[in-house]
Amino acid sequence: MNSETELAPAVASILEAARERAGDVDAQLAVDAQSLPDAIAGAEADGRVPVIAEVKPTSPTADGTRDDDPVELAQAMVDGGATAISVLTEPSHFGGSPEALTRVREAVDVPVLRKDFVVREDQLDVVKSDLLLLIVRFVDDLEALITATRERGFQPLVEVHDRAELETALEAGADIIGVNNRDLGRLEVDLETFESVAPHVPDDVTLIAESGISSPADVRRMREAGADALLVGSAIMDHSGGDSDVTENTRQLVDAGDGDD
Ligand SMILES: O=C(O)c1ccccc1NCC(=O)[C@H](O)[C@H](O)COP(=O)(O)O
Repeated sequence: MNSETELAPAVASILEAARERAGDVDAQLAVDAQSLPDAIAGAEADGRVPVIAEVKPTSPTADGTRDDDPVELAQAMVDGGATAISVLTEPSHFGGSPEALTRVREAVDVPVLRKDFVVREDQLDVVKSDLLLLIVRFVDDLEALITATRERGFQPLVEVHDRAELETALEAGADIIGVNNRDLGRLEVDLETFESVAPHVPDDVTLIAESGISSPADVRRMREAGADALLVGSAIMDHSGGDSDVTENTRQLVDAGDGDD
């Protein structure tokens, strides 16, 4: 693994579970992926802020759990204008599953990201998706895993948290990069993380701002700092109880480009 600073206990536990989770060694998947850059261009063309909305039943930092059907959640997000859907497939800390992703991908007509903590090549073959998250900090040979991801037809979204990780991602050939505002050491979010890394990202990279985006003002701030798209989970899911309207929560962020709060 790629870092010296300590992980939060919850993240260390996530990583341990990820290392133990079996992949599939029998069958190498072949994916016909929908393009995220094309979906982003489509959203821009009709005046929507490109939002990747996340089906995230719970998480170590969530206020609670939402048990809604993942397909209904994803369809509600698309109704609210989401450009793509992210689905957690991590089972033990986020309440996700590969089956949920498969059902969502069959039901929606936008690119779907597999959000998990993939550490080995065999774990790529668990479920088909359009995009697949690789976290620089958790991967030993990033270039090899990016190659293996592309060989199967997935688009790798490579997640970084600082400039050193950005350099690692670029050297490994990443062309879709997410800057995570959540610090995996303390689990705090700080939008300045994206603002400090974004100026060093080449223009031909598709750049995603991840985590901690909770209001139209945050959306505009990340867009002004150079985000091509935003990955949003908690603010759309609203784990705090009740039946928060996922479509409306998505629409508020998608429409943030017009300056209304
Ligand atoms: O969300 C968490 O609590 C979390 C804890 C430990 C490691 C990763 C975690 N989240 C993964 C993510 O990257 C987010 O789900 C995603 O960026 C959306 O973030 P948010 O909008 O803040 O829910």
